[in-house]
Amino acid sequence: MAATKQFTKEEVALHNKQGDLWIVIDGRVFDVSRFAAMHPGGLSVLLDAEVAGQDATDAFFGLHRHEVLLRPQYARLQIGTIVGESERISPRAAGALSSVPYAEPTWLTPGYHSPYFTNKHRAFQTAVRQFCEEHVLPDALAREEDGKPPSKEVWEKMAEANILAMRLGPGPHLKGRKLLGGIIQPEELTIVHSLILIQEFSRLNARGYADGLGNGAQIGLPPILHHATPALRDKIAGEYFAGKKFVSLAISEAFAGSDVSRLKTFATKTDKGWLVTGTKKWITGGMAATYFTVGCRSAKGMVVLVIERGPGVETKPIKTSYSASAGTAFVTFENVLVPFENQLGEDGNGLHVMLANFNSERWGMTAATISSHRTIVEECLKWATQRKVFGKPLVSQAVIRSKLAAMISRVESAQAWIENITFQMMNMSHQQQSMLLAGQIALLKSFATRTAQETAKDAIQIFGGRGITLTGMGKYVERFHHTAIFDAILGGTEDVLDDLGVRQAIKVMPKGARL
Ligand code: HEM
Repeated sequence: MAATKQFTKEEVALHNKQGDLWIVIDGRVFDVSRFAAMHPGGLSVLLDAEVAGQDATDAFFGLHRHEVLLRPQYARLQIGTIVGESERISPRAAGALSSVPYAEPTWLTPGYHSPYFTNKHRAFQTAVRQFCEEHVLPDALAREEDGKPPSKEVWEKMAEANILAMRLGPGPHLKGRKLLGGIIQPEELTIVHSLILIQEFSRLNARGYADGLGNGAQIGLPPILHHATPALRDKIAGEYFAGKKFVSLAISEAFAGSDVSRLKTFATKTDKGWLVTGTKKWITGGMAATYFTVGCRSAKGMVVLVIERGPGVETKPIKTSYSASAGTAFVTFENVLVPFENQLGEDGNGLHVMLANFNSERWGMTAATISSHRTIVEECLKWATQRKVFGKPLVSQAVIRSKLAAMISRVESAQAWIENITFQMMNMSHQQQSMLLAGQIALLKSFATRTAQETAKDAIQIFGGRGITLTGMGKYVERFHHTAIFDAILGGTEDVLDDLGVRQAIKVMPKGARL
């Protein structure tokens, strides 16, 4: 409960020594007499003449995130408020929009207009943000710190709201499901809602956790939905949508990444089924997965099989620089017998089965990168205005404003491009998307991750040492710096995607085009 006692500044000033120490932060009076000796920043800073018994608001916000004051062990240090003063600094209310410029895409910013989004999308976005901040954010923050997988309760909540099913996009798998308490009917959900869903989840600033929370299934389940027998499809999708069992896509190997035709996981036909031997690397969510959608080499070329965890299947965690809570695994298959019913598509046509989903995968990855990129713009704008250097806010320096200008331009152009592509996807058949959007999506993904890395670098320059510190003021900047690099290789490195984008364009160059 908030302390209601009121004090004058003169009264507070009397408590200015070790053992009897009060300070004022944003009109609130804190008794830090006992806490001072345990203060992570040390005792002496609190005994400074400009801090002890004084208004230390500026000093405090130059060194701590607002969330420090909300932690129960610190919130209880508040003993009252200053007469005639009210709080000026308030965190964004849970589920609300940020009022920091460029912290939201224009379609969510008051005064702007959009050709793509309506009030119904806005209602959907509000519900998703509220869900994320209420049910997912606390777990995301804790798991990113302890490196454990997402908690069971979060899975249950996601399943209950049918978010796990919605994350697979529009389609028959939504039929009969109550989506987010009924805020939208299954047949109304479009790829625009998927964009909202992805971008809201990416605002959590917990990139690895998000992967642990089912991103593996977002890429591993679509081939099952499109190519499995109805019985297998309904069994696996049902278990995943209920948050009970997880699915991972297992294509990349130590031997072959994007070059899927060189895989060394072999599937041999026997009387009893397929016999599979091989290894898979960098498998997102692999540590928790029960089912693996596996790209294999067969006598006819490539075949995709659903392999269930069991005898002969082992997973080992890969220590990545981005997050242990993603559950990234090295998977080994040793003479694993796989029933013929677990084959996805035709033997020999595996490449097509795997590639069919690449565009929408890359589109989803890009949407996520752009949204987390935007949160870093917000972090930098806040820090540059609150941090004082030589008595002036950081933002009073032209070089800092120039870095902010570059960041804003990057994120706004990437967002405008993805909204356009999303609109095209909504209006094109799958075949048209492959023909007309594969290049655009590849180029946008490369642009989004390259610019995200530029912003990550600039953000560290703005935050200084705090930008490479795991906790405290710059923790999100630090995290973004090593997850942006990860996004830049997922689904194809930037060079591979740039090349694909240009090759797609050259393919349709008119023969008669001349300068
Ligand atoms: C209610 C009052 C305060 C609380 C609860 C508090 C709490 C904390 C905590 C939890 C940290 C660890 C870093 C983090 O999690 O952000 C920290 C660090 C620090 N605090 Fe405080 N603090 C308070 C007031 C102050 C004030 C008034 C100063 C003024 C100079 C100060 C100076 C520092 C410094 C220098 C650090 C180390 C920062 C760094 O490593 O970059 N603290 N404090």
